Amino acid sequence: MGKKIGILGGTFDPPHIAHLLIAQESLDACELDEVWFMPTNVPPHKQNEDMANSSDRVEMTRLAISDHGKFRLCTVELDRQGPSYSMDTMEILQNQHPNVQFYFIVGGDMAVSLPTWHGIEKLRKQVTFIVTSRPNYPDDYPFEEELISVNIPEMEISSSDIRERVSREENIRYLVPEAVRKYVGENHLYVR
Ligand SMILES: Nc1ncnc2c1ncn2[C@@H]1O[C@H](COP(=O)(O)OP(=O)(O)OP(=O)(O)O)[C@@H](O)[C@H]1O
Ligand SMILES: O=C(O)c1ccc[n+]([C@@H]2O[C@H](COP(=O)([O-])O)[C@@H](O)[C@H]2O)c1
Repeated sequence: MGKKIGILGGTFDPPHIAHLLIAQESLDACELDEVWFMPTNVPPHKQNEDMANSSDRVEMTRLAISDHGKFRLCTVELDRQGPSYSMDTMEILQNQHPNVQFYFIVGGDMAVSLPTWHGIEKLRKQVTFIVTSRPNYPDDYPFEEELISVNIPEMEISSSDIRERVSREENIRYLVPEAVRKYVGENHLYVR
């Protein structure tokens, strides 16, 4: 039987410990072989937002997962111009890995937006969605009968809050892996 791979797409600006936790809990609960962290080039729902450049986001993601034997970096979206639509990405990945069964991991905030995703009808056939709850978002999801809901200890951690903290010169220790904290400091990311 082919491998079961979970895709965790994200802006990862920066990657934080909730990302790592939802990946680990999904890996365990769904008996996945690996989770691939997939930084977006242009996130479809954040097209007008200011963000760190993709090379910094990719490097921080690489650092965040480097000590985990089943977490991998997937850079397939980085060469593409325009918004990184997941449907297009999954078509590429399925062509590259025809025997793999793909799962797409999302937090509760993304799960509620699924009906607005580009080509969602096709994407629903390409992947099984794994949804992990997120504080302050409703947990009645669209397409509930076909997605897998994974319970996680909920954490009110977000990349936007971490960026804010850095800009206020506050500590982000333990919110991000130590190597990411060092990278943010050394590269002066998120300072005003
Ligand atoms: N605290 C969290 N709990 C559950 N899911 C989360 C959490 N933080 C992020 N996710 C999920 O991880 C994926 C990638 O998230 P992303 O890189 O956009 O981080 P973010 O913290 O949501 O960023 P921002 O605050 O800038 O919007 C999304 O599916 C998102 O729902
Ligand atoms: O394809 C879409 O229309 C679409 C809309 C919103 C989000 N996504 C994907 O969902 C993942 C998480 O998005 P974000 O904005 O939280 O980084 C990332 O891989 C995005 O490309 C995809």
